[in-house]
Amino acid sequence: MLEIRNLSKSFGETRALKDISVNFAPGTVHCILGENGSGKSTLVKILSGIVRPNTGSLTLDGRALPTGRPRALLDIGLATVFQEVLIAPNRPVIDNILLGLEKPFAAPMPRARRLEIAGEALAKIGAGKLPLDIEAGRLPLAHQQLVVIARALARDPGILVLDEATAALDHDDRDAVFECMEAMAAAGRYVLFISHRMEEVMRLSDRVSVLRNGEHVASFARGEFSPADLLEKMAAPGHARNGGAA
Ligand SMILES: Nc1ncnc2c1ncn2[C@@H]1O[C@H](COP(=O)(O)OP(=O)(O)OP(=O)(O)O)[C@@H](O)[C@H]1O
Repeated sequence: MLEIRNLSKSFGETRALKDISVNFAPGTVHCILGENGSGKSTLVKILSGIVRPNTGSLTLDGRALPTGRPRALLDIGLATVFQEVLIAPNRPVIDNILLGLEKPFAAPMPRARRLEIAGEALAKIGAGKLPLDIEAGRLPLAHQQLVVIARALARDPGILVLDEATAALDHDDRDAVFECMEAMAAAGRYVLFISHRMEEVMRLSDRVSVLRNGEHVASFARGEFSPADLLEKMAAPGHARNGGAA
């Protein structure tokens, strides 16, 4: 079990997260849903180690995880894909996929092995035909994001976190990524998916947690919630949106 306990984070006067506690189970796609500004990205940044919480802890099977240390979290198998397409535009696609996997000062990986890892990672998201040797910056933005997702998959992560990472993709590519997420969960991995798109959340969630204004307001298991339930939880009290009023 991946557990976050009593996480709080403020930026100056803004309380981005207020005492958040959520459990994530292996073998599930767990969606985090919330309006803009509800704290989703802050939570992801804490999970990936690029933001340190003011208070609270992360544990995996009871062991404390290193907060605020992105490299250490990567090394224990937590890979994050952010909404922004984080690519090295002048480097070939294959280098972008293997970025960080090849240790500095270690013997270079043989080309055949590099091709195998990159090819397998792309194939998992139906992108096996992407050219590996052209500069990544020459690909359309949507394909660049596939390269970034493949970079996360190449690490064979035990915990995959996708922060609105499919927003730039076209319909077919998005479907392929969703199928990959479902396959990873079926293989016992943790898959955390951050979104504000209801149809994606309804399709993918084995479990969904709703954030509102920095607070964790509800969690539901598959079959326990409707879009109206989620909209009601997302909306500020007294401002339930269309379909959200109870
Ligand atoms: N580095 C920062 N400095 C100051 N305020 C911040 C910072 N990062 C986030 N915030 C604020 O914290 C709150 C939560 O932001 P966060 O980006 O986590 O929300 P979100 O749910 O991911 O929204 P979005 O969907 O727009 O990305 C917002 O009020 C935001 O303005």
